[in-house]
Amino acid sequence: MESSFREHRRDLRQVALVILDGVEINAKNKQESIKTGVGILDLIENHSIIGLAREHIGTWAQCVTKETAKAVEELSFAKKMYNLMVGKVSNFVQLESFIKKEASSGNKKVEKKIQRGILNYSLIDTNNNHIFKKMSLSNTIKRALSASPKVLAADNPKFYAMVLDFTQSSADILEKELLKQNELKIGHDLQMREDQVKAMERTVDQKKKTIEGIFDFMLPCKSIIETNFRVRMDDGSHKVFSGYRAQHSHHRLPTKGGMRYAPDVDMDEVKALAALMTWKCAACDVPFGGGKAGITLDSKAYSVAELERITRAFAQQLNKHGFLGPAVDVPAPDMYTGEREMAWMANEYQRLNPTDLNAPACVTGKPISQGGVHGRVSATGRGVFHGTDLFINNQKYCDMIGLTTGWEGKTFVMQGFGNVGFHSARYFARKGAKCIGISEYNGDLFNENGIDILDLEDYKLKNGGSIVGYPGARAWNAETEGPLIEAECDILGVCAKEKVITADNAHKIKAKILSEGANGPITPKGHEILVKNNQLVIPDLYLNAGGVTVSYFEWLKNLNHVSYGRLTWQFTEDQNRAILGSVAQSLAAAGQNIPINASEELEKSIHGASEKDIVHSGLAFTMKRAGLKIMETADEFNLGLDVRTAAYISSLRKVYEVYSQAGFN
Ligand SMILES: NC(=O)C1=CN([C@@H]2O[C@H](COP(=O)(O)OP(=O)(O)OC[C@H]3O[C@@H](n4cnc5c(N)ncnc54)[C@H](O)[C@@H]3O)[C@@H](O)[C@H]2O)C=CC1
Ligand SMILES: O=C(O)CCC(=O)C(=O)O
Repeated sequence: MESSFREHRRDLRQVALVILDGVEINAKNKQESIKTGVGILDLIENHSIIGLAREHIGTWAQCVTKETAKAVEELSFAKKMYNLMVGKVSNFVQLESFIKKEASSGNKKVEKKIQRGILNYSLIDTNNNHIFKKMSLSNTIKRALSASPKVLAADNPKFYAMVLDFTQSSADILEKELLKQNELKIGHDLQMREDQVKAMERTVDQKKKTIEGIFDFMLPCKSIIETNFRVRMDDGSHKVFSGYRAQHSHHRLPTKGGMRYAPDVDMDEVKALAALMTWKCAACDVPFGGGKAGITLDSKAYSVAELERITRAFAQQLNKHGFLGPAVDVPAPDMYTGEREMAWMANEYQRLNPTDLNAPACVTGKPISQGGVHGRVSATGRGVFHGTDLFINNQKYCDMIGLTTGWEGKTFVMQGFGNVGFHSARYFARKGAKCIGISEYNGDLFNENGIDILDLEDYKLKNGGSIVGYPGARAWNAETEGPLIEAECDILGVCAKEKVITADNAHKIKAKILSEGANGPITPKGHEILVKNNQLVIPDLYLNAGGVTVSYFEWLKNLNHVSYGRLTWQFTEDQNRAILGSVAQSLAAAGQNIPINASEELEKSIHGASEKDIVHSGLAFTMKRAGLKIMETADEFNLGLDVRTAAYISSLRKVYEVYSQAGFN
């Protein structure tokens, strides 16, 4: 896809946002409508979503009917949008070539065509005087087109479109390179006869088609399920929940990825996260395809018993539809889920599949008593540390961003103090960096002399899960001091949620290194600004892969039916003690009666490696190897500080190879 086309799509989205902004409707409806406008444009521009248009709009309508007073009208509006869209989408090829052609023509013409496009999408409801009632559309469009960037809408891409954007631009680079290498083959042997050249040309042509076919196939999500299931509440009433699981890629099985509970979870979000999982697993050579699940709910609003019933009901649905099982699809913890939810899922799966010997491997992130592995809880944060450690100790990258190497004396701010944020902060601090700020959803803390991470975690646990009021730091006033993530520091850990750094605030971020512990915390436009400003973004698809890496170890443990180290532990200790004894004996034979004792350090590890040792060293090795590969790719493609593109290329190349060598006919 040419970059002009991508730019053009952004223009379309911005204009749509401003149009909807000009509509006189109440604030909540306006919010919903803006979402719809953007959603519709995304649907049209997104090839892979065509078959899912109906479900997507249905979900949107459902959400609106639940949340706004104008429920019925909104629903009929959504249906009309859907009908219009299906009409357009069946014509997508023409629409795309039309936009592409116009994007490369003169500016004025492009604007007119944008206007016409927007009119097509926006006027559909003028007949029944609904949303666009009091608006002069053409004036609004004029205003939109002449608006200064400040007036234009916020940078808020749909999550899946955002991941596709990152993937597509990296895929373009790699695909071009592979096609170039393919072409080169013909020119190689000048001694070839004409018929040989022709045969070679045919081979090259076929290979070109295969390369293009693989790239077209690699990007979109392969299977997605939406399930609306019923659960009994504690008061005897029944409630319907929407759950999703996306399997992005089946190039390796099972598919793997977390499960989150959040009020704004939808299909777009799980698709985006599943796609990220594919590239993440590939980055770290974890042999899984990408998957992700979510249930649209606010977990704080339900009792533990209700959450258990919801989780079990969801597991039943996934099991029924082939989206759960050790060989097919293996969930894990993500936002607002943890060991507890994983235990319920594993238990439910085992109940439904009593003869499956490998049943515990149907989810990872379980408690140890249920077949979990030591070190999974802290694994993602540990991986964030290892990845950041690799870059912060690399002279070349530190020179590029004007920072000295090493942790000592560095300051950091952490956004998100949940599983990933807490453990990342713990390891950063352990290495000598000073945590000066912690940002949470309900309040921020600041202490220029440093915040004690373990003490804060203690406080949080005793304080109902909130960091607010912690006595070891002062409350940061975002209203007067600005958002904490924009504060002066060396490293910013973005470990809370997606889309927190966008074109609207990227230029205000002062940290030299941004560690993406969360999935998708920076939008494509935000990323572009940071790279231009010589800031180093260590990207999610590499940096937070520690979780899935250790999940892989847990899955292997479950398939092996034995914990790491159990078979070698005693043997190694006996052998080590025998070596010490043998040295003492030899000395004695030579007349030297010197007792040979293990040093304190050797005594600590005289037995074989424990499960924890194996998991920790396996994770450290994985993060280092993957990071070095990404650095090598950045050099190969001359990408400078754009480590994200390097990581995507590195992953795309690995997935491409799997398809290519498996046979793609
Ligand atoms: N748990 C895991 O193993 C992995 C998690 N991730 C990603 O890391 C991110 C965080 O996940 P977890 O730590 O597991 O979730 P979590 O639920 O344990 O922690 C998230 C924390 O972020 C806070 N938060 C939410 N919105 C915020 C905001 N606007 N500003 C500041 N803080 C905010 C929450 O209050 C919570 O404390 C997510 O994007 C997740 O997908 C990525 C890889 C693995
Ligand atoms: O441990 C896993 O399988 C997945 C972790 C996850 O959801 C993620 O990396 O985003």
